[in-house]
Amino acid sequence: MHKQLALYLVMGSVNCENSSPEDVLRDAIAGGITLFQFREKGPRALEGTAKLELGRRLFRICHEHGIPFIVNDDVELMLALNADGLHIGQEDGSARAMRNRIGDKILGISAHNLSEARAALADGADYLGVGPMYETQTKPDIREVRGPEVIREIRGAGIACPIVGIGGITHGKAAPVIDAGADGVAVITAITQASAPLEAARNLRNEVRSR
Ligand SMILES: Nc1nc(C(F)(F)F)ncc1COP(=O)(O)OP(=O)(O)O
Ligand SMILES: [Mg+2]
Repeated sequence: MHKQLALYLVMGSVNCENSSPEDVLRDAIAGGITLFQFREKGPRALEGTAKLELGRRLFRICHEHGIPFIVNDDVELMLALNADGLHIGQEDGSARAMRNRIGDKILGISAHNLSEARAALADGADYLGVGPMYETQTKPDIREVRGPEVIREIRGAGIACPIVGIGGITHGKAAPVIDAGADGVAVITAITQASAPLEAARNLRNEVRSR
């Protein structure tokens, strides 16, 4: 799991204005992403059959390239697609209940501080999504921006589990997240809003590798 977190693209149709989600995903995979999360959320997010069909198309692209496919929030969608895992946050219901629903699939849990990290691991998290690292426009309801320091604090408490940093990470800001002890970085805008998503992914992957 540690290695799989190196460069984690989190995306939905609402994040793709310049080109289709399928084209952004193919470019990002060619650029070297190692994990993908389908996060269909926000004012114009798809719902119902349209959301399921887009998820199915993106899932197929990931599996053609050996990239695991994680679903955000929606455990019913995750089960319907037989996806590789689920990501939930602190407000998405009981992690223990989700673990019972998904069996031994990957379970990622958001954590904003040391106590949430400890609770998430006790509930069976396979990895922690820790953030926000920096200011972000993508998620209007983010918690306080504590930066890479919170990852250093979690590692300093002896927690060695897979950790990915998230929140406002762009090329040049990934290295401090890795130096603080994260196994990788999760991004939305840095790739989906890039004029060249392939190059954006490649630059971020090289920055992570360089630490
Ligand atoms: N979606 C996420 N993915 C990650 C990842 F592991 F990919 F880094 N970390 C954190 C989040 C945030 O999860 P949550 O707090 O529930 O908010 P939302 O459902 O709006 O994303
Ligand atoms: Mg959530």
